Amino acid sequence: MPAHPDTTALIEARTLSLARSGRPVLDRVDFRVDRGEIVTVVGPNGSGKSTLIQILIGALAPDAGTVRRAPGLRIGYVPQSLHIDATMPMPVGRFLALPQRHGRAARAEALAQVGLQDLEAQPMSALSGGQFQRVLLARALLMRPDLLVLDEATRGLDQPGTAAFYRIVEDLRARMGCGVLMVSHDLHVVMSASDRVVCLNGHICCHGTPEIVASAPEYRALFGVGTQGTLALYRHDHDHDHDDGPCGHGPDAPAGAGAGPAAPVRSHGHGHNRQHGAGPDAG
Ligand SMILES: Nc1ncnc2c1ncn2[C@@H]1O[C@H](COP(=O)(O)OP(=O)(O)OP(=O)(O)O)[C@@H](O)[C@H]1O
Repeated sequence: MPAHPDTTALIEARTLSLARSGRPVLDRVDFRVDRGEIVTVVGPNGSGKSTLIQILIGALAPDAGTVRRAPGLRIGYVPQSLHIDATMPMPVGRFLALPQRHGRAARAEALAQVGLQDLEAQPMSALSGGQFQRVLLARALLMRPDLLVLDEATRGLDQPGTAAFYRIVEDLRARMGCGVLMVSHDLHVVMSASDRVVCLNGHICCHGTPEIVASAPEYRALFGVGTQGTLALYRHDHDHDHDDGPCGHGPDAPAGAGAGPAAPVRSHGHGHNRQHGAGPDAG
């Protein structure tokens, strides 16, 4: 990873390694999120994305490596989904008060921030998928987070719902100045919402800055205006090759398999724009 002044890091991990059932899941992963930055982690199924998130938020201990958090760092975590028993009456307002009590004004403000004002009395079971995920986001906002962490928070949403969700996240970042760490398979959308994209395949395969380079009619035809018709590409810097493509992408590719030496990614001047929309991660 490139050198950064340490003072701006919200969270920084160095040489994280973890094995599960004797198999390496993460291999010497360096990672950081700076204040005000949106970083997205992409990678094939089983590439260690959720494991990395769990370690970063402190829910899981690595076998080796370190995680350093800014002093007093507040993390707001948005999970993929949450099961709530449909037979249990749970209005949105009460859900937001769990597990910590938050005042009515704070709850109303959090709901307004995600565009769901006036939904406090609505039962959670009556929400659409997109509304449900926004409520989870509102709950994370009640933490007044310095860092928002979203682990595939738009899984199951359609393209417009996904795009709308990420626009809210971008807006929150702009207004709150928080850092955002996302895991996503919604490459078309998320690339355009990210400052930096990290491709994980057991190790950091590549990373770079997304660049919106085109406004393709074919893309508009496929995805409508939900993504504002943009085609997002990102710069892809490699220091190694894979048998099965630049990122070793393949469904359930063994973590780290065929990925070459797990060295920190170095740019050595052959960065290229690579369209990821057509890859196996394209959700
Ligand atoms: N509790 C566990 N016990 C054993 N192996 C585990 C456990 N949790 C995860 N793994 C394994 O670790 C690897 C990485 O899992 P992880 O959930 O981090 O991947 P992911 O990139 O988030 O995948 P996906 O995109 O499918 O959500 C997988 O091979 C998975 O089977």
